[in-house]
Amino acid sequence: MRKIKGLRWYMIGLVTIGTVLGYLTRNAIAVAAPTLEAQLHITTQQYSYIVAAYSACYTVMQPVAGYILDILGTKVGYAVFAIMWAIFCAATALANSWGGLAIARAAVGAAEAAMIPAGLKASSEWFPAKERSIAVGYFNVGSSIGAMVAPPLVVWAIVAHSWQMAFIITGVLSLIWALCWLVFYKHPRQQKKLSDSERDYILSGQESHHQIDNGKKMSAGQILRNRQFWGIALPRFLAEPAWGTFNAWIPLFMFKAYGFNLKEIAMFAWMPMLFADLGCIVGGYLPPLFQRLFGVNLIVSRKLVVTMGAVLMIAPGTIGLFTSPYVAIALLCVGGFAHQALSGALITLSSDVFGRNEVATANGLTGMAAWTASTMFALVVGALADTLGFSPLFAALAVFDLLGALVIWTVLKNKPAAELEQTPAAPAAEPVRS
Ligand SMILES: O=C[C@H](O)[C@@H](O)[C@@H](O)[C@H](O)C(=O)O
Repeated sequence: MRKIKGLRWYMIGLVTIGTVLGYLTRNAIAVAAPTLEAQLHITTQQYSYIVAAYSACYTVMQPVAGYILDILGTKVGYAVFAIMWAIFCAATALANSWGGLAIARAAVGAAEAAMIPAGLKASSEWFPAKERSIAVGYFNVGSSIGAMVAPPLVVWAIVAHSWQMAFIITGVLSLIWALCWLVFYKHPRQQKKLSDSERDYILSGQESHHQIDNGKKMSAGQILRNRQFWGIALPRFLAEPAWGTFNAWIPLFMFKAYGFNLKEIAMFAWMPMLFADLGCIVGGYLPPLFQRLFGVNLIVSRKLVVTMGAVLMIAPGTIGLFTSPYVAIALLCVGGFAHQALSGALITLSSDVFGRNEVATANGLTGMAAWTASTMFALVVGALADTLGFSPLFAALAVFDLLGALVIWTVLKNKPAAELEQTPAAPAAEPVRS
């Protein structure tokens, strides 16, 4: 059978398209919101319930989705969740009240919770450890691309047809991708189109906790009791509010702080997302570069990227020192880059320390911690932005990331979680007292 050269990069491209569609279906509701409020007579508070329904289900379902992915495997597991999110997204068109929309979006959020754990599991299977962060950067960039594609596509569907058509189209696109995933995704060991040399390069470059299936799977309890989990989950808890803030609040910040009109918002508010894309990609290449430059090991190279991102997050933290809106946008661009660079390293670390049978469960648990913080911080922004202003909130994000960097250097050890699992050696028997 003809072999396909560099097949692993096609595989991560397939994963990236899945992340693009996941974010496209996620952001469709935000783009359609003004139309939904007008046509279904929904209040802004009722819209916030619809958004909260998605976030709550996405947050709590990440470890569950991760566990199911570890049990069913990446191919079947991700296909099941993607088909579900496609159907639930299209079913959003049936809603005729805010309650119906909230139920549909809750279902979409629950199904899309598999997106990041599945992306990491696929990266763990198809890449050697030294390229893993690059693979994560590529599939994670789909989150920013999907967020950028949503406005033009959804607005076109609404203007050309109806708001219902926007959800039907994004649902159908997701279903087509899910079927392609089922057809094309296979583990490197089963993929006949993979050359022997590339298969050896991939598998021999992985740590033993990915190469060898010892049949053991750390339980959620064991993961939660392992310090390696907290060495990743706490920095993700501290970092994720930045992502939620950059995604949800920049247009309103530019309007409230600098009086930007819609045209100015359309001209500038997307720029931090573009730099977030750059942060995903560049951030993925930094760990192997740091390993070559500084001779550090894999986990330390990720810690250096997290630290670099945390220091760069000081830039948006200084927004309050300037009056120019253009300086503010530039500082937010640095923040978008910094966040996605450090976030990619944090996502990758779940695979550096947890094995093939629990990597998605562990990543899902860190993602639940991340999104819990993001949801909490969104409520803080909503409560304080009008009184305190946004500048102190951006400064808080910088402090959170610096704290996260401190945690990762002090809590996360440079070894697989399983090595910390071994029950401590039985204490030496007391000498029999004569
Ligand atoms: O911090 C942000 C992440 O890198 C982002 O790209 C996503 O992975 C996000 O966590 C999500 O779960 O959708």
